[in-house]
Amino acid sequence: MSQGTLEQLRGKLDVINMQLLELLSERAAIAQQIGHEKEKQGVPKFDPVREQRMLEELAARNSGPFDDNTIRQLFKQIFQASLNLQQTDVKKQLLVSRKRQKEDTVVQLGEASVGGGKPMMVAGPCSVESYEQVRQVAAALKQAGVTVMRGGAFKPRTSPYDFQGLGIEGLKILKEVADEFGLKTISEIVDPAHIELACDYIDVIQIGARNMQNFELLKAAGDVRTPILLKRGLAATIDEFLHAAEYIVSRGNTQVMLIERGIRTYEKATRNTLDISAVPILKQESHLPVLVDVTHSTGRKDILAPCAKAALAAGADGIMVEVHPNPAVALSDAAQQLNIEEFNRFYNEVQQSGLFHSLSVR
Ligand SMILES: C=C(O[C@@H]1C=C(C(=O)O)C=C[C@H]1O)C(=O)O
Repeated sequence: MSQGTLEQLRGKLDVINMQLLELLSERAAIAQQIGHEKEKQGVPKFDPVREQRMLEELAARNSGPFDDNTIRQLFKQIFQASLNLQQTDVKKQLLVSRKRQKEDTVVQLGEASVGGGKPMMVAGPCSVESYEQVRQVAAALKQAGVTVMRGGAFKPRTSPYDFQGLGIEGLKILKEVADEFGLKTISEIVDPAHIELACDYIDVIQIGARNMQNFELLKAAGDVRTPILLKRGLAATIDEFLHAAEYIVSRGNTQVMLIERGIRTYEKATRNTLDISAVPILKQESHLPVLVDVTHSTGRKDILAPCAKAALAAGADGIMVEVHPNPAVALSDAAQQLNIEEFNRFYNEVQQSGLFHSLSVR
């Protein structure tokens, strides 16, 4: 083939490209009009039946040289692009995204403004075991100046033979102790049917890592107005994490806090791998407060302080840590909970780092 022929053929393709572009644009404008019409009529934008029919017709009329499947794939791309044009911004940009809301969401928990620029500490036992146990922790937290206490009443345990938590009884203990010491409380709920009831006893409902994609639970959490602490799933990507938060916010509960708790990797030196990069990414991508659970992400007491400092340096709005009056006899997470003295040392070290002051002076 001579150089002249090649140029000539390419010239023809250039002309066809422009014709295709014009046709595609014309088609897209019509799809947009259809989108507006559907909006008015309140019908779904995606119409798989119509798409299927068009694909069949196109394949039937196809006389090559592209095979039928290639034609289907090419046109499916065009349909998808048209559908994207029809989708409103609400669908394309998540409510939890910075694109939708520039200002940080601040969740007020008594004196603590989570996400308001001054990082906060959440501490407490892994599980609520008894009134006395919770009371001892609450007294220590109060003395240390920590105003938000955690404590698990419903425990999603790996083994069904492990302590499963005190259930509603545990929530009642939390409330009684919190009222006595003027603390705010966080506890995990695992059953959508318990969400409303939980609002009577606790100040923040935690959705645990294992339930991050329990969509019925997320929907129930979105239907109440109690703040939610959403833990990142053990193998969840940041995108999946944000979509899980979207389930809650899209149903009207805007008081959502995200918490990184380590992800599962091949590393055995820590229980999970603390994904510190998730903190600045979540802060960039979303306006929701971001906390870091240093206990579950590391599973070891000796590196809690440096990990907490790293989290704060990366922009975390708060740290969560487990404290038990006597970790050796704890019914869950015995090896990784701090005793009260260790907690005080940990908290002092983190505070002395200067990272606990408001963001403006960090
Ligand atoms: C344009 C429409 O909306 C969407 C896009 C289609 C397309 O680009 O052809 C087809 C079906 C719908 O998923 C339509 O319903 O006709």
